[in-house]
Amino acid sequence: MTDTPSPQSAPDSGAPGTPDPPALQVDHIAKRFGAVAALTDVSLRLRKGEVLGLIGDNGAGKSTLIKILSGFHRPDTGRIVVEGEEVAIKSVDHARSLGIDTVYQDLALINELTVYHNMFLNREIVRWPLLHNRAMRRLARKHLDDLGVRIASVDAEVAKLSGGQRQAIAVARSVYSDARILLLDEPLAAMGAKEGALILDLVRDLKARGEVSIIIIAHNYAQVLEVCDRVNLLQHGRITYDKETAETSLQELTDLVVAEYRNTRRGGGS
Ligand SMILES: Nc1ncnc2c1ncn2[C@@H]1O[C@H](COP(=O)(O)OP(=O)(O)OP(=O)(O)O)[C@@H](O)[C@H]1O
Repeated sequence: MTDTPSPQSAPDSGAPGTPDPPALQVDHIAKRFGAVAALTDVSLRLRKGEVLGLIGDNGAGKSTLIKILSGFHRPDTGRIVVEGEEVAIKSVDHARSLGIDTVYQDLALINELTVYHNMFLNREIVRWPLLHNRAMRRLARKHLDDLGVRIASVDAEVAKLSGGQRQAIAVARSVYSDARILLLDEPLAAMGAKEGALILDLVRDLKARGEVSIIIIAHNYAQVLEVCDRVNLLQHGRITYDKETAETSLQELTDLVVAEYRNTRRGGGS
């Protein structure tokens, strides 16, 4: 039932006559927390402009992988290659400087601030000695419009917006900060159909622009199939399934998870 990706060797070089290197390549990453082996041997590739769906049961290691890529954790072993260059990601700021940005469920927005202040958080435009509010307001409006994010006013307090709108602002902020690899950790969790559709539209729009490559963690496989080009399943700290969306189906993904559940109940698994 599993399609384990073959071990990956040298990154694609990107030299003349060869294909562009992937946006991101992860080879044989392992990570333990004391006695817990969160990741045992993870290899994956994210092509340029691709949307990759990362699925897996609770505790499979999805968040740990995202936290390693976002510079929050260091892997014990393995390597990470960003646009053809091997990197040792030392911190969240370092990941950002490499063009990797993460939008977590809690979004890191400040509810009491306006939409435009949140869009420019830690990157405020200053016309010494004051914040250049007019410029930030104008640019925030332009950028949200460019991405098709509908927010009535950039002067609105973020607390007054819906979950979907807040998620869209967090994604727009990452894209605006020049992220080339966007990691979305359960962007659709706890969202109704209308709100989820807003985010799926935004991801489709980003895909059409082709400027960012995206990994989405999601538990709703129908939504994964709607926007992702490819799906990877993480089980017990390894990628055990890697298929193009066009070659899989909701039934196949559901069967995988049911089989995993049965296996775990029988005491199998890791
Ligand atoms: N900081 C930590 N300290 C100790 N154990 C951890 C830590 N972070 C994760 N783990 C453990 O590593 C394993 C993988 O956790 P992780 O959160 O990556 O899984 P997940 O696939 O994201 O799960 P979920 O879908 O429930 O969020 C789990 O057994 C978890 O308890």
